[in-house]
Amino acid sequence: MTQQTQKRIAVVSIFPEMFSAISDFGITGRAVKEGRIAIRCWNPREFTEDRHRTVDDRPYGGGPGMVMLVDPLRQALETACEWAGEAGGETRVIYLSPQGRKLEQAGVEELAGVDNLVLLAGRYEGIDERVISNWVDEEWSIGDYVLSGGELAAMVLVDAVTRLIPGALGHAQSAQEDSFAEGLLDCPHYTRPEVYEGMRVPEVLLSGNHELIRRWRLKQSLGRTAERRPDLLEKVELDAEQSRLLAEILAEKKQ
Ligand SMILES: CC(C)(C)c1cccc(C(=O)NCC2(NC(=O)c3cccc4nocc34)CCCC2)c1
Repeated sequence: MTQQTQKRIAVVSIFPEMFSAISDFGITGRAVKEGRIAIRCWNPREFTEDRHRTVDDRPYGGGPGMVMLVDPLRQALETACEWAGEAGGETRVIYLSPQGRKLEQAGVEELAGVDNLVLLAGRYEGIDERVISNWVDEEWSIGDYVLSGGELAAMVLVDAVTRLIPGALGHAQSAQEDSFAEGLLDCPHYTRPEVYEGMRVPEVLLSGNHELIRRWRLKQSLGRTAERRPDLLEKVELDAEQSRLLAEILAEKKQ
């Protein structure tokens, strides 16, 4: 492991087994193996005192569904914070929630700068508000759709943040990362075979002319971003070459 401190990521969830999806696979799995991050889960059910290990109850004021009880969550959060804080530096408690700040790459970069994270995933209709007002620092949302729990959102956040840890991407991907980081949509990708059921790979990619290939890819990214996500294009500072290529592709689209 190269960097000095290890980023500790504590998770509070009633489904801890779900998190093997990030701890056991891919770039996040390797980051755990290489000690760049440590992921540890606490289940509020371990902090209940009743025979049925109850973590939820009916909502005051009536209404459908159940609400997660404050005490098991509070105890799990405090235990998780203690572990996360042992690594030193700042620890931030985040509740993944539809009411949260929308997670986009700029926010991911902010969170990557926090030493340790405690991620709280809700289930049922949500959690007792007193958990949020007393033990949560920030609420973040991965998007505007109804989910069954916050666990997948927590894993999305961990994946995006882990990719920004120096060395986590290894050599192969870091070049790719630059293009993603520019904020443009990706260009088309091709690999063998050169012809598949009569469908050919664009000649330029077979030309070996790396400058032409770079320009083709940039033009494709610009064109796709203009076509499919003009909102993203608004956020990107285009340099002279990019502006020219975009003008070219828009003129071609008009023909
Ligand atoms: C957004 C909108 C459609 C308007 C809406 C309004 C009201 C509730 C819900 C909803 O999904 N409630 C259920 C829960 N959702 C999430 O945890 C969750 C959902 C989405 C993005 C997230 N990012 O992090 C956690 C997220 C909350 C408690 C258990 C799961 C969704």
